[in-house]
Amino acid sequence: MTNEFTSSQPLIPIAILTGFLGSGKTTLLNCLVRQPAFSDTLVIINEFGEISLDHLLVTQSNEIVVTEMDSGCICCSIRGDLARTLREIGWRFSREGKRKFKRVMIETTGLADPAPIIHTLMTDDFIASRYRLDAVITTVDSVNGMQTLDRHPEAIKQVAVADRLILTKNDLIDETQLTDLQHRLARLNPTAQQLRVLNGETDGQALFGARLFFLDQKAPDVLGWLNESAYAGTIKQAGNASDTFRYQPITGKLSKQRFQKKQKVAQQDIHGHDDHIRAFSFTFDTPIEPELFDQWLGLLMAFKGPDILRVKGMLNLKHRSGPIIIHGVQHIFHPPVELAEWPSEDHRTRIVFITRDIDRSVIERTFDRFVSTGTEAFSTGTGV
Ligand SMILES: Nc1nc2c(ncn2[C@@H]2O[C@H](COP(=O)(O)OP(=O)(O)OP(=O)(O)O)[C@@H](O)[C@H]2O)c(=O)[nH]1
Repeated sequence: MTNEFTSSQPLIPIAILTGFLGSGKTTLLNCLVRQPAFSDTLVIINEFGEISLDHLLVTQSNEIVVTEMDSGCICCSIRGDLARTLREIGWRFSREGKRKFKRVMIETTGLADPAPIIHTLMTDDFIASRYRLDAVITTVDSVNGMQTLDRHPEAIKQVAVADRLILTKNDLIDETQLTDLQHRLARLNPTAQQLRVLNGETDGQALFGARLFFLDQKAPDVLGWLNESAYAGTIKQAGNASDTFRYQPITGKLSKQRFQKKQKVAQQDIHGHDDHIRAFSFTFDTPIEPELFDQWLGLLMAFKGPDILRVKGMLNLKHRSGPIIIHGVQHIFHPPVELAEWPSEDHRTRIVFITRDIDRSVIERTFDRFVSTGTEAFSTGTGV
């Protein structure tokens, strides 16, 4: 059996398609697979039968979460089924030594937590050396979206980790309702691009290419990606969590550390989910000692990781000429990336957060203690 991957090949982009039950994932996929531009995209689905099998590149991967990590934590679990599928498709979908697909789209079940999928892509050595997470695409049912967000914490998490939010069934509600939903989504995830889509009709090409790290272009739009000015609100929701920390530090000195902290499963307040989510940003004026930053983020993730839904940052670290880009979903972080140059004259550290039940003041206080050692303060910021 030959392996159709080689290390010299560019990493294969993967898009995760998630969204609550009945929110229009399959309808979207059915439209996408008919587009010529999608012909080189391998689709991994949960169940055959829902999607048109006219598309040649479809395979199945049942969502069986393996919870054999030290902590038994769902969020940290490896999706063994998915890992196996991603290992196999290289040779299963190839002919005469040539791989038949250039991209992958994974459709999750409506109740799926995207975190274990993201974790699988980043922590499995084989997969991480061949694939790159390109975009998390979340469908939101415009008719039932408000109610779903009220009742289901997992739906809010699907929104919070999204790069693209696809609003479906817009034909069934009026403009005012749709605008209200869009505002709510923007508060939950200020930087996710929102697209209104009718009966799944959208440009498949436009759905890929959302993540800064993995764009092949020479000058990535880091300011657009960070979009800190969008973090002007406060959003909320109750959640569920019990987790382990796994943060990959910049200096590497903490790489073997595992922080574990059992956390109580939060009460799910059916009527007040949004009240628990915060979206905010802060900046720091002077270069930061990398080790101090690692310690701060490491401890923050150890104690609060399950409730830090998303972090994006551009850091000015001492001894580095370009900005360091960090990006995490809960306590799972991409390896930090150093850009060749700053995107503008502004060389301040900028970090944006979407959290659950963590106030901006907590982040600031701990940052101040570890990183600025009490001599410097946060300069600006919006949010709570
Ligand atoms: N009116 C209208 N109906 C839509 C639209 N998009 C999807 N639907 C319908 O919504 C229903 C659910 O859509 P699906 O695509 O099956 O949703 P799903 O997210 O795959 O559902 P699960 O797999 O059960 O989670 C279907 O009957 C679709 O035809 C739309 O834009 N407008």
